[in-house]
Amino acid sequence: MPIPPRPDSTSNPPADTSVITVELGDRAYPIAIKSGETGLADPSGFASHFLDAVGDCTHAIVVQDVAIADSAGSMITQSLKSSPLRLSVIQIASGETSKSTDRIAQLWNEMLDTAADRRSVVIAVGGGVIGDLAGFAAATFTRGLRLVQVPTTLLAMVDSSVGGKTGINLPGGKNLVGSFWQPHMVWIDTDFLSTLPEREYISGLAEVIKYGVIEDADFFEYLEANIAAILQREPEPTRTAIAKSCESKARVVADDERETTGRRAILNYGHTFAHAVESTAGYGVMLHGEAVSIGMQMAAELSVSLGRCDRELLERQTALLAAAGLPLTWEDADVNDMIAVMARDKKVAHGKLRFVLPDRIGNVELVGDVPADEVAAAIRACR
Ligand SMILES: O=C(O)C(=O)C[C@@H](O)[C@H](O)[C@H](O)COP(=O)(O)O
Repeated sequence: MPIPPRPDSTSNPPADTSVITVELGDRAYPIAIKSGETGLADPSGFASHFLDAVGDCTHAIVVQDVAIADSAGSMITQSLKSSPLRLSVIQIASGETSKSTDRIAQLWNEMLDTAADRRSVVIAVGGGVIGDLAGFAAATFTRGLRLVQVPTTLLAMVDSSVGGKTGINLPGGKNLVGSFWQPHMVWIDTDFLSTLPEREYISGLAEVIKYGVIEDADFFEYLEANIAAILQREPEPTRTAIAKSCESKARVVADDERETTGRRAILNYGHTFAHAVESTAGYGVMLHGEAVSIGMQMAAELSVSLGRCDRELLERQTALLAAAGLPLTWEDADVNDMIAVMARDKKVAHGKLRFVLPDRIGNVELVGDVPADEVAAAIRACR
């Protein structure tokens, strides 16, 4: 690996910033959560923390969603203008369709045009699409550049920016080409949420609720009690929801970074169905979190019908997802098309589908040998 050891970047966070460390030995990194009131008006917190985290870089390539170029993107570039780094900016169109083979090829060439080399650092500023695409570009350009994730959507803050999964879609399936490439830092500024469209914000809540179901029953109860305040984006409960989600993800990733033991697969709860929903609906028609919400409902239905959990679990999950304003059903679901897509899921082993299924709130298991007619029934139950 061409990248030098990471400096200790967790020792001196700015006063309004808390830090969660993803414990990965010599590739450990901080998730810095800034929730001070200064926010966009005080970008300096980013630059100093960033320089501590990335070490001896000489060039920063900001890869940003064009939709936030004048807000978060501009805050990051302004912040870096006083640094010694040469700065380049690359714009990416919003939406899932940017996670394509065409766009990654174009991005590699745009990076070449900036004269990127191994002392360049890629800064991904945007939602999950930008993080996955820019992260994959960082992982592959000259066999690996340093990466910093600056998520600007709730979904990216609580999920996709953490844990090092990067990649693009193929027409035949979501995230089928990619790599594990851990960032040097994740910088979460909760102020970015103030301008996030409502639909995007709600979409992110699906991944937040997921953590409660898969490994933290207390957090699930907290969400049940506070979902209205979180929907209103009240600072304290929103910050707690983000921090708890990141702690949960950091724990799971530290246990099984590359999804080899099966532990990390729990983060895929609802995703086997969700990816099939997104891919058969057409990328970008449904937001990822919306598909995850429907996928979690299908997975819980499946678990109930297999006798793995009580109907009460499904009812509590349904109530919380509904209270968050998330969709629970998809009337256009085509059972055969979805099952065909699911056959290419990355959890398939020896040609057999495996599903992450709950047995109680706060615990899920990876289950193989699920009869196809039960899967079909779970999809139908959510139409
Ligand atoms: O980080 C993980 O591991 C996850 O599974 C988190 C998921 O929420 C996320 O959508 C992930 O990108 C899905 O990965 P995939 O490999 O199943 O496509």
